[in-house]
Amino acid sequence: MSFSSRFEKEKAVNVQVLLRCRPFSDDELRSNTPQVVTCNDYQKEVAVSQTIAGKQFDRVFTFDKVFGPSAKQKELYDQAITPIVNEVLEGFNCTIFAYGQTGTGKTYTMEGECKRAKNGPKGQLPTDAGVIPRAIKQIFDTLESQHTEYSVKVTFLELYNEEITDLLAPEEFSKFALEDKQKKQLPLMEDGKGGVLVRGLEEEIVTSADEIFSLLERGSSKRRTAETLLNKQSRDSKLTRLLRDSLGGRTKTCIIATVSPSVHCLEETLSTLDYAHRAKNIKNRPEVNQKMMKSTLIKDLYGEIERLKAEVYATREKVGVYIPSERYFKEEAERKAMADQIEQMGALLEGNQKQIEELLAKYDSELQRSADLSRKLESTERNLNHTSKLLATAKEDLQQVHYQLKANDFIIAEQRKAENALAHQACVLRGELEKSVQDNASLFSKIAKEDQLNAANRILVDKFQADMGEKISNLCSLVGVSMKEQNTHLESVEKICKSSLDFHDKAIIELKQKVSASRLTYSSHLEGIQNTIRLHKASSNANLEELSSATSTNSCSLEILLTVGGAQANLIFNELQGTLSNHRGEIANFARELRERFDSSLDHSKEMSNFVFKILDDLREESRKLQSHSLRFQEVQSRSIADFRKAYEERSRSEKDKLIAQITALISSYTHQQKELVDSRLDGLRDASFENKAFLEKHTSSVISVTSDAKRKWEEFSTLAQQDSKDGSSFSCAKHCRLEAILQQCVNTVDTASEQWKKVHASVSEMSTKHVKEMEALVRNAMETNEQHDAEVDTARLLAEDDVKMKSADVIELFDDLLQNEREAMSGVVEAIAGHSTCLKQLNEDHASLASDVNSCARTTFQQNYVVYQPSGETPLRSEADVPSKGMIESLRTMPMDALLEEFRENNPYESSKEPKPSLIPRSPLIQLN
Ligand SMILES: Nc1ncnc2c1ncn2[C@@H]1O[C@H](COP(=O)(O)OP(=O)(O)OP(=O)(O)O)[C@@H](O)[C@H]1O
Repeated sequence: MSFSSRFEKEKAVNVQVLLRCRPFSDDELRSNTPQVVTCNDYQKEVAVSQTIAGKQFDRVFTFDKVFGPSAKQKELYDQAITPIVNEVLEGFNCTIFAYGQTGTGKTYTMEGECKRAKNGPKGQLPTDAGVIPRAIKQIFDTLESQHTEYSVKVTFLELYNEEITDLLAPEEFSKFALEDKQKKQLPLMEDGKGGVLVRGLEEEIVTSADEIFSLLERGSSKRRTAETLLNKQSRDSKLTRLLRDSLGGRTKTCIIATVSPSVHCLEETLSTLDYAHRAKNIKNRPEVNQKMMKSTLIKDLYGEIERLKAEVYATREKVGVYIPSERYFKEEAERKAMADQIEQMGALLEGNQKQIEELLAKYDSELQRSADLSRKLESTERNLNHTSKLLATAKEDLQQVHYQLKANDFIIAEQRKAENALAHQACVLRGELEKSVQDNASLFSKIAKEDQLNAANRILVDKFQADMGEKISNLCSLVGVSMKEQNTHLESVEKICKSSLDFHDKAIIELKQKVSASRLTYSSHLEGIQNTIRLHKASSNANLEELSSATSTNSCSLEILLTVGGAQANLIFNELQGTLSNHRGEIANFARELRERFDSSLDHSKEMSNFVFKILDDLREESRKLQSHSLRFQEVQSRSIADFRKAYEERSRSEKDKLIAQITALISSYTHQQKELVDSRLDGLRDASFENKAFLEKHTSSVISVTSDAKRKWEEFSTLAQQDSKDGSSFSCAKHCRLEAILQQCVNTVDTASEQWKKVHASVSEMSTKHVKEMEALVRNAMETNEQHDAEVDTARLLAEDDVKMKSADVIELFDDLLQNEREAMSGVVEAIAGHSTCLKQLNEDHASLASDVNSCARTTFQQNYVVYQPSGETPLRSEADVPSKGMIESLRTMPMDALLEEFRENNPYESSKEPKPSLIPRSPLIQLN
């Protein structure tokens, strides 16, 4: 880049302001929201229609570029953003931000509907992609095509509620930040070069557009979206600081102001447009950044690593201050500076606010003034219109006057011509006279005298002519004007009369037509009504007949039903009675049986108890037998044991004796063992028998106690059962009696019900017969009423028809009268006009006679004043002079005024649309005037 071009680039440049108006949303289209914003992309103008005090005003704003509702994302990017991104690649710091009311398309413009180039061939962005994805793509496309070294870093922050959040911070930090926002807010710092930076903001190095898209997606997911009612004054202080370099600093800035076309956003739209328009005046002095070499970058990164290491060390040590003291002091100083700056800015803000208030007051007064001016303008316009009309009339008048003047000029010219001719003739005469003077010197004095006389006469004639001409022209113009006015008036009267007559004629014809048409309609209506009534009558008759037949059918069927029902009811009653008597018998049997059963059960229980007692006795006997048996068994057992021992001992003794010799030594031990075994077995047997005996004794005693218990219980039970059965029997007897009483009651009720039913049957049939009769009477009445009604309707119709006929005849008569009256009036008017016209004629004639009077008067005057030369008798002999004849002189007289005017009008037609049309009423022009 050459030095001069760089210089050019680095000089002060205005902030570029674009205006984008979004299209109507579907909802707005559906509700037909009025449009107040109109964009002229070509002329870079935006017009806002405002209605103040019922008047519509258009405010027009001009911007660097204007994009109307139909502008596409690509259009906006190609026309406005591409050059800015190119400048970024040249080394300038550039800022692009959107500004506008909520819902006007900031996000749509900056991000678009989808940020990533997910679809589309060859990595193309979708058509709805906004400025950010397009700029990223352009940057990488350019860098990649240059095949040079490059490094791209991304930061992503959110300024929300005056808090700066790093959207690219690692998860744990951001979590921590959310929990402990007050401590972890990212501070804004002066960068020492007049700019502002966010300290501690995460910087991600990226190598492709896709990486940025991923980072944007990651960051966007952390954005807070809930709405908040922020104190705006307090978007905006950090944002103002963040944008300090962009608005009045070293950055190239482009503001995209977004507005809605809707009338509902008018106020915000105007405020956005005002702000954006003011922002156009902000000047920046962009500077090109130094290109960073890789080595410098690495050096910077090492510095950054050292700084971070120091921070980590300080954090790990936790010695009270968690940042290096050097940085702490530096930050303290910065904080102080910031506080000062905030104070200053507060003061500045106050000043600005005051200024804004003043401007608003001014704006209001300007609005008031403009409303006043518009009111004035309106009245002036009205005056102008009126004046224009007057001017047109005056022009028309002027034209007429000009025309009249021309006519006058023409007449005067004609008169001059005649005068000239006369003068010529006078010259000729004078020549002749002079000749005569030469010829007749003696006549000189006479001629002189005659000349004197002629001159005096001439003066008299001229004077008279002039006076007369003036008077006549005055009179002419006066009469002409009056004639014109009267003619116009008469014409208009005639026109009005005619038109009113025509109108009345038409109206009467129409009325006649209408009356006859309405009569026809009325008759057809009446016919229709009659037909309807007839139909109604027929249908009501049919209905009534149906009703009566249905009623009689109903009554028949009711009768049948009642008969059948009665028979069935009787049957049922009989059955019921039979059933009841059966029931009664059965209940009696049942009671008897019950009693018998009770008795038998009582016997049975007695038997049972006897049987149980017997069993118990048997049991007791058995147990006694068992006891004796066990004793006997014991005895037998002990006897058998003793026998066994005795026999065994005897047998052993004999065998011992026999074998003692043989097996003394061997068997002695065996025998001993056997003996021990038998003894032990016998002891066991004895123990078992004793145990058995004890068990049996115990068992017997328990059986005895159980049986005695059972006997006692059984006796108690049998006593109770006997008592119960006795109670049950008496209860059942009582119940039986009660049941019988109830049954008897039931039988009585059934008999009564049967009686009642019969009565009801009789009354129902009586009632239905009565009802049928009543219905028939009713139907008859209805039919009669219908007929009567029909007859009444007929009469009414006839009456109405007569009435209508009469009334319409009246109306027609009235109209005829009216017409007649109007005709008479019109003929009166026409007569009046004719009279008027006659009067005018009379006036004309009078005028002519007046003129002739004037003429005769003039003649008299001439006769009295005109001195005629008297011959003296000394005159030389008369010689024939070559003088013009009287006829010739007569022929030199000017034509009559009317003829002259006629001729003038023929040659110079008056070109005016307002020229009056010839009247139909005979009028008398000023024929006689001259
Ligand atoms: N130029 C446009 N063409 C088509 N649709 C648009 C345009 N501008 C805005 N929209 C639509 O209008 C709606 C609101 O736009 P968007 O969300 O971008 O407004 P916003 O100014 O960012 O609002 P907020 O300040 O509330 O975030 C969206 O549905 C968006 O698609």
